[in-house]
Amino acid sequence: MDPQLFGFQYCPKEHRMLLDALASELQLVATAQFDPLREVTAVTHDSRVAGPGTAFVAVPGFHHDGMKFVPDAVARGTNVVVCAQLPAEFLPDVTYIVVPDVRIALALMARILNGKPDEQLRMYGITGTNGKTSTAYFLSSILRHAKRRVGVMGTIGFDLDGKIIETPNTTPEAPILHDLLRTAVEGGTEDVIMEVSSHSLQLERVAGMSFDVAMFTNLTEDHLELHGTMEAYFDAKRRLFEHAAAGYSIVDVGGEWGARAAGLIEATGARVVRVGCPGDAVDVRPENIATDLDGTTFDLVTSSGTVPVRLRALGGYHVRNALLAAAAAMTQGYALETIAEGLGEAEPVPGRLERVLNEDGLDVFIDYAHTTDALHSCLEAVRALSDAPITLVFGVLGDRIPRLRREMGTVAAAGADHIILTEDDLKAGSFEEVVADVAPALDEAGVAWERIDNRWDAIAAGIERARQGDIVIIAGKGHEKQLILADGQGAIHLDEMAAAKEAIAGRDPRVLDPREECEKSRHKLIS
Ligand SMILES: CC(=O)N[C@H]1[C@@H](OP(=O)(O)OP(=O)(O)OC[C@H]2O[C@@H](n3ccc(=O)[nH]c3=O)[C@H](O)[C@@H]2O)O[C@H](CO)[C@@H](O)[C@@H]1O[C@H](C)C(=O)N[C@@H](C)C(=O)N[C@H](CCC(=O)O)C(=O)O
Ligand SMILES: Nc1ncnc2c1ncn2[C@@H]1O[C@H](COP(=O)(O)OP(=O)(O)OP(=O)(O)O)[C@@H](O)[C@H]1O
Repeated sequence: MDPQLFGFQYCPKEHRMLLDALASELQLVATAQFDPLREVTAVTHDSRVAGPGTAFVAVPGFHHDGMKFVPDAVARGTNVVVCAQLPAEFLPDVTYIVVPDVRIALALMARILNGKPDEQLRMYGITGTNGKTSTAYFLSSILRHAKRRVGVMGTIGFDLDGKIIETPNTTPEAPILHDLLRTAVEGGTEDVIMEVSSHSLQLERVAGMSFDVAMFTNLTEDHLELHGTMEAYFDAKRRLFEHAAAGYSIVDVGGEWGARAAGLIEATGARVVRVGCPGDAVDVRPENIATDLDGTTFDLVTSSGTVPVRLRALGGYHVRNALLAAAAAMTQGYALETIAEGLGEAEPVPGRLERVLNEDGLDVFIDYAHTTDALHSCLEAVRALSDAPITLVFGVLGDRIPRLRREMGTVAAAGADHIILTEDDLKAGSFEEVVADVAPALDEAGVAWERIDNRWDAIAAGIERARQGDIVIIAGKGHEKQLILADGQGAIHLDEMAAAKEAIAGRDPRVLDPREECEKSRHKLIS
């Protein structure tokens, strides 16, 4: 087994179980060469990490049918195969088990073989298009303030009390997920906060798990390449709440989809906490929001009382995320004062309207906005802070459909005074295609813009041309440290905080007008 296959050290631990006992937890359609006394120590969906004692689950993937990797798994020592249908010929000494849904079987087996770690932890699950990481961040600050030992799994990996274990996905495949949760249990973790992606719900990575609290941030267009329609995307997200039927569901009802989700969950008899906007008739809402460059204050108004909160994070969207975190903590019995103190202790969320501190009098922010709604929220949040001209350095993911690329352009043009269009992760697309879709939206809006392909140069140019008091927003990559090139070309290291600081340090002190500069270089290819 190559433990580096997943891009991180994945070494499944050994947990012994007789096949008979394991199979009794699955729905069996058929078996062949069944040996009930066979010992199973681990399960995997990837033949490359199979070994003696590992059951191999043949998953029909987007590119390959896992059945074609059965011989590879068997060659590495596997003697139990779980599949969707029996093959025409059986390999000698291999037990075959047919189940109705292999992905569900994979998740159930991984959970059982790891001792159902979710049952030994207080589990908080967060789903939604935007705000999952930030909400997790706020909630972890509250729980840590209450002296709980907390793990946070999501876009940034698995943070176990400050030690980050890299993960291949936001919500990893079940064998990795349960292995990590078991590690957390063994290390004394009490609470785990998990970002639960729509991919993971659709692909049954969390099947069988139970959550004490499930949270819904919002839903806007994203990931339709997998889900097809917004209805299907919504339906995938909504499934998280089936895993919290006995717990609490916290829903931001500020948007159309949230309100719908809350209604549907309530109809199942589950307990729902509605989080909303100032003035709303909901269970948890903010009042008296005030924000400046040092942070955001608001009153947290709940059915159990009101408490003032001060966040070090900037921007209105963080109020929504903090409210969800507060509501989640309330369901678990934490006092409002503890919640307010915990939120107050939260460091600014890395890459989510994160300020690049400097002595040049520039307000430079890094934000992870890479969807239209996120970009809108980001620009709106910054506009609420200041009337100064905004230079926006941004790109669009190459695998976004043309309509979404255009919409990103429209949102950018509506919120910024000067735009530098640059590369973001390209993956299946090319930057030429991105520019072809975004440029007409920028031109139509009449905003001053230019194209600088190289993202470092774009950041440097945005900062170089800014005058004292101006605002520069670098949107798209946030905390991430790499830029993914077009398919097959790999990725390159990119630390936007470092790039911005370097640009500020080397900045020409001459005062330049970004709009004049832009007129001069309009549509000019710089890189
Ligand atoms: C689109 C998607 O979700 N793809 C997932 C899918 O890959 P696939 O269907 O293409 O796999 P495949 O290559 O066809 O292979 C089929 C099966 O054969 C196995 N195999 C393959 C090769 C081999 O030698 N031996 C072997 O056994 C594979 O492990 C797989 O089980 O099945 C694989 C395992 O079964 C996943 O690891 C893979 O996630 C990849 C890593 C991925 O990037 N997923 C992303 C899109 C994702 O999940 N993202 C969400 C968050 C998104 C967001 O919110 O931004 C996430 O939770 O991270
Ligand atoms: N509640 C919100 N409503 C709208 N936009 C938001 C909200 N919270 C965050 N954002 C925007 O989304 C960006 C990403 O935030 P965050 O990482 O918390 O979300 P996420 O759901 O974890 O994203 P991803 O799934 O892409 O990792 C932020 O930088 C900000 O621009």
